[in-house]
Amino acid sequence: MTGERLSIEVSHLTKRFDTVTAVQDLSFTIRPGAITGFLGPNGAGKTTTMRMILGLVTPTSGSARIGGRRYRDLARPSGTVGAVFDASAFHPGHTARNHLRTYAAMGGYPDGRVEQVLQLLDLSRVAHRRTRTFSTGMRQRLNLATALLGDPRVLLLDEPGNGLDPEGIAWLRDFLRELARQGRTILISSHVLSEVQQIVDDVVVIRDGRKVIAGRLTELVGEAASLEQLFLRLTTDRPTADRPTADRTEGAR
Ligand SMILES: Nc1ncnc2c1ncn2[C@@H]1O[C@H](COP(=O)(O)OP(=O)(O)OP(=O)(O)O)[C@@H](O)[C@H]1O
Repeated sequence: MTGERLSIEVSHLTKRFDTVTAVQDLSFTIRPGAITGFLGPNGAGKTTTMRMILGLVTPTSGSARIGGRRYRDLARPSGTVGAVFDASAFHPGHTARNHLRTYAAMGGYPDGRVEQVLQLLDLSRVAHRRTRTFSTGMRQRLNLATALLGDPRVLLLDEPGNGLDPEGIAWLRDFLRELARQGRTILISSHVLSEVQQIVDDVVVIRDGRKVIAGRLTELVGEAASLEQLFLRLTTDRPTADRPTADRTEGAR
């Protein structure tokens, strides 16, 4: 295994948009070498948190650090963190190869890297096709290819399993597992729990911008029949304030 092992540390992070508190005093640590699922109902604050980790949204208070540094203080931000947010954000008239070349140019990566990620994601055969002809599975692969252009040690993926069939989910699991085995840090958001259960090692569950639970999936689900049951119990039973917060993530605060 080579390469840096970088944790993501979120510490007392809060974000208010006018009257809406999207994220409130949120703290957790994401360890390298594992896949962590970032879970919560619609509007829980997942995207806002991920955007704060990437420095795209300024926190009202608190901090998010990658390997001890804020995103903007990283020496090679796009080479350290690969992120994908919107699965449909491709220009429909661009080919997959042109899409990747545009992003490679922005990141300062050579065109040869485009061919490498096309191969890695098994997209070489369709690289000449316009992205409007792509299936959901191909779009998700192209998303991953885009995120991997800079060979980042940290990956932030918003709903990477969205729309994938069981075969696609199995492929995604194996692909992300290999990246985690290389010591990379992988955070994936999702609300499709049956999918997540097959893919992740750790979970962080939030609701109304606050942490509900965090820890190793096997330990947490051991107390419930399934991740889905645990999730429903934790996110719908009672108001968050009444509920004790468990946290068993290694090094989590
Ligand atoms: N730019 C913004 N201005 C005002 N409110 C915002 C803004 N961005 C997010 N919010 C609000 O913050 C809350 C959290 O939103 P966020 O998108 O982070 O949740 P999420 O967990 O990613 O949801 P989903 O699963 O639906 O994508 C929501 O109430 C949302 O309406």
